[in-house]
Amino acid sequence: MLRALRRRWDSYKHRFVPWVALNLRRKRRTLRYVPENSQDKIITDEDVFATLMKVFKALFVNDFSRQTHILALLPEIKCKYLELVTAELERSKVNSCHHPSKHVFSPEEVLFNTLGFSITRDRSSLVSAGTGVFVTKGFVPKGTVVSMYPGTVYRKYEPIFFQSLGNPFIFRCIDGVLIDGNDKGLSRAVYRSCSRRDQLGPFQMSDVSWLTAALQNPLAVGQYVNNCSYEKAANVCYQEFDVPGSFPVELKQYLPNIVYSHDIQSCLRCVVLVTLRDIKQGEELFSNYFTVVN
Ligand SMILES: C[S@@+](CC[C@H](N)C(=O)[O-])C[C@H]1O[C@@H](n2cnc3c(N)ncnc32)[C@H](O)[C@@H]1O
Repeated sequence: MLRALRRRWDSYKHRFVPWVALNLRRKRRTLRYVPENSQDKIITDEDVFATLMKVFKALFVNDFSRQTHILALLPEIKCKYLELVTAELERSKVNSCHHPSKHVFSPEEVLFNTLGFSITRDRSSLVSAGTGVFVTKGFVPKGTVVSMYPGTVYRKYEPIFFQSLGNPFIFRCIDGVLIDGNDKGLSRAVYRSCSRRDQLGPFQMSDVSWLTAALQNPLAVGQYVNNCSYEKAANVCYQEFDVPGSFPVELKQYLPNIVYSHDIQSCLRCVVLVTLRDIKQGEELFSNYFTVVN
């Protein structure tokens, strides 16, 4: 029986991301070739880390009044952000002299104020491609982290069979790690359950808001980026990023990924989308689903 199950699994795994399997022959000319694993990265890990820190810190400061449970437990975190909070308060006072109370921005506004653009999900410009992701405001220069691919992270050989049935949101990393970015059904339940499992008192180790319409991390929409075509060339590409152990605990609440099983100590895998060229307001993001690493 075990052998039969194994055979079934072996034949099934080739159908991950079924759309890719169905379209591979037809879309041969939109393949992205990467000579070696090491050459897959468009920007350095340090740049990815710096961008995430910048956005997450800004989100945390904007959200400061709602972080009382964390600040009460670790007052040193308050000292760490006091300067940023004071600067933000001063800015609000200057901008609204009649209402000197601190203005709380939406996460999209925080992203715009921090990186100079905002992104959102909307109906794709491609017929019958469903939802896509657009730059709604501002300008994104080439080589910028523009989005993140949220979801549950499965290492090789971790069970994903049932979650993968008819699921077009399973992203395969170069080393075989899979990220399930589906915000519905079993995938959604698994993510929520893993997230609750890893919560340490008031410290959330991941963001669950990407499963809802009210995103806490506005970058976490990368799973909705559509594949490029002959008419619409890829303007972003996926880049893997392992979150270092030193990542500030108070900012982990904005990470839209969680490991399926945490019995083995390893870094959390994230995938970010990096721009391949300058992108203007109103443009849709397109990636290349077919990356071939030689
Ligand atoms: C990861 S999802 C992307 C989000 C999807 N557009 C949605 O609304 O859920 C992948 C699916 O999007 C659709 N898709 C992506 N790129 C496409 C394209 N260039 N043309 C048609 N459909 C596309 C396919 O149905 C594919 O299985």
